[in-house]
This record gives sequence, structure tokens and C-alpha cells, in this order.
Amino acid sequence: MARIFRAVIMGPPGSGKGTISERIARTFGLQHLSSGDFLRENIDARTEAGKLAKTYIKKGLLVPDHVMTRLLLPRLEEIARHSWLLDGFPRTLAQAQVLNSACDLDVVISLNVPFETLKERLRHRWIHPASGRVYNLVFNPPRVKGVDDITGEPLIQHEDDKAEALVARLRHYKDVAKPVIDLYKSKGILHTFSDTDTDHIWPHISSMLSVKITAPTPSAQSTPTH
Ligand SMILES: Nc1ncnc2c1ncn2[C@@H]1O[C@H](COP(=O)(O)OP(=O)(O)OP(=O)(O)O)[C@@H](O)[C@H]1O
Ligand SMILES: Nc1nc2c(ncn2[C@@H]2O[C@H](COP(=O)(O)OP(=O)(O)O)[C@@H](O)[C@H]2O)c(=O)[nH]1
Repeated sequence: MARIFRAVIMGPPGSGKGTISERIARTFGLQHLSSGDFLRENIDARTEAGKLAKTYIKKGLLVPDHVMTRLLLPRLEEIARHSWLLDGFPRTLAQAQVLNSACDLDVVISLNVPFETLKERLRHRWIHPASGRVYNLVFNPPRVKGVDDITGEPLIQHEDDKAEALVARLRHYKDVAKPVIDLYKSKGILHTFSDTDTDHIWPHISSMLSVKITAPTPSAQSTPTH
């Protein structure tokens, strides 16, 4: 039986987490769980956690750790028999610690993209709010300007994707993510990829995952063969 593989992808806003997650899910069959999309589903379904989360997101704040973990951990249990990739969670050290006590991660991918590139990308980011599909007017434009390829519904731009808000968002990301990155570094599972282009980063991520996903489990490796 194929073993279960668990991965996390981290990176500042606009670093390509959504774009790369989609490629990983398609190439390696991992289930992609985006915290932002999952929150939006809960908001749309008017669940208790969704209603609570909305009050924070509206103000541009992070959703409190206990709300996030209460929401995400049961979802991870539901897909426990499947290999998965988490995008957007954990975001804080407290979330990482809770995740740590729930499961062992195989790999953490950290995307390192220069600030000027992030700014430029987010300026051109358009979203289909219902599905979370992401477009970029330069990199992957919709077939018809301003509308989603699949549903034909209008695309929107996030308020906080505007350049003025981005400096603060990025600084906040760095402060909050640093201890999480340090934790994964100390566990020896952090893989950092630095470039200005997703298409340059992707082959490196793809070959790293090809090796890791087909590798025997650490316990199997240490089992004597004779
Ligand atoms: N792990 C998390 N912890 C706390 N809040 C979260 C978490 N994940 C998502 N959120 C909340 O949901 C909102 C939307 O998340 P989402 O990841 O879609 O977009 P984002 O924060 O703009 O980042 P990015 O541009 O990197 O995708 C966030 O701004 C935040 O308020
Ligand atoms: N120009 C350019 N845009 C990209 C590249 N990779 C992703 N994008 C776009 O940049 C924006 C941010 O990417 P996204 O995957 O949403 O990043 P996330 O915020 O980390 O999830 C989106 O509009 C993407 O389509 C790239 O290599 N070059």
C-alpha cells in the first residue's frame, strides 16, 4: 500500500502557494487543503466557526489559533487516509505546535520570492471568489478578460492585494512565520526555494517530491534487510 505523505507549503502573500499547490495536487495526487478556501466555504455555509472567522477576516486580522485548529484538525482527520498538502496552515507557532501533536509531517516547502516581485504579482491578481481560482493578467490570464474560465462569473480583486497594504502584510507575515520556519528547520524537514518565477521553482519542487514520495518510510529504511 502506498504510504501517506503529508506536506505543508508556506510563503508570503503572492509567493505562488496556490499556483504551486495546484500543480502538486495534479502531479502527485495529494489532496490540497487551503485554509483560506476552507474558511470561505465555512463562511458561505454559515457554520459557527465560519461566522466567527468572518468577523476577523473582514478586519484584515488573522483568525485566532483556537478557531483555526478547531476547524482544520477535524478536516485533517477526515482525510487521514489520503496524502495531503496544507496551504495557509499553520501560520503561527501555536498552530504549528498543535499540528505537530496531531501528525508527523514529511516535508515543509517554503517559498522565498523577492518583495518587488510579490508586489507586481498581486497588483495583477484576480480571483474567482466562489472557487478560489486565481488568475494573473500577465502570467495566467483568464480566457475572457474579467471572467472566470469555468463559470463565466466575474472576477474580483482583493482590497489587501493593493501595493499600499502589501508592505504591512509582508512584514506581518515575516514576523509570524519566522518561528514556524525555525521549528521546521530544526526538525530537518524544511525545503526552501528562492526565485522570481514559479516556472523556475517548480522543477526543483517536483524533483524533490518525486524522491520523497517514493522513498521508503524512515522506519522501513532502518529495518535490517537480512
Ligand atoms: N492559518 C490561518 N490562521 C489564521 N488566519 C488565517 C489562516 N489561514 C487563513 N486565515 C485568514 O483567512 C484570510 C484569507 O486567507 P488566504 O490564505 O486565502 O489569503 P491571504 O491571507 O490573503 O494570503 P495569500 O495571499 O498568501 O493567499 C486571511 O487573511 C486570514 O484572515
Ligand atoms: N508573473 C508571474 N505571476 C505568477 C507567478 N506565479 C504565480 N503568479 C501569479 O501571482 C499571483 C499570486 O500567486 P498565488 O498562487 O495566488 O500565491 P499565494 O498568495 O502564495 O497563494 C497569482 O495571480 C498568480 O497567478 C510567476 O511565476 N510569474
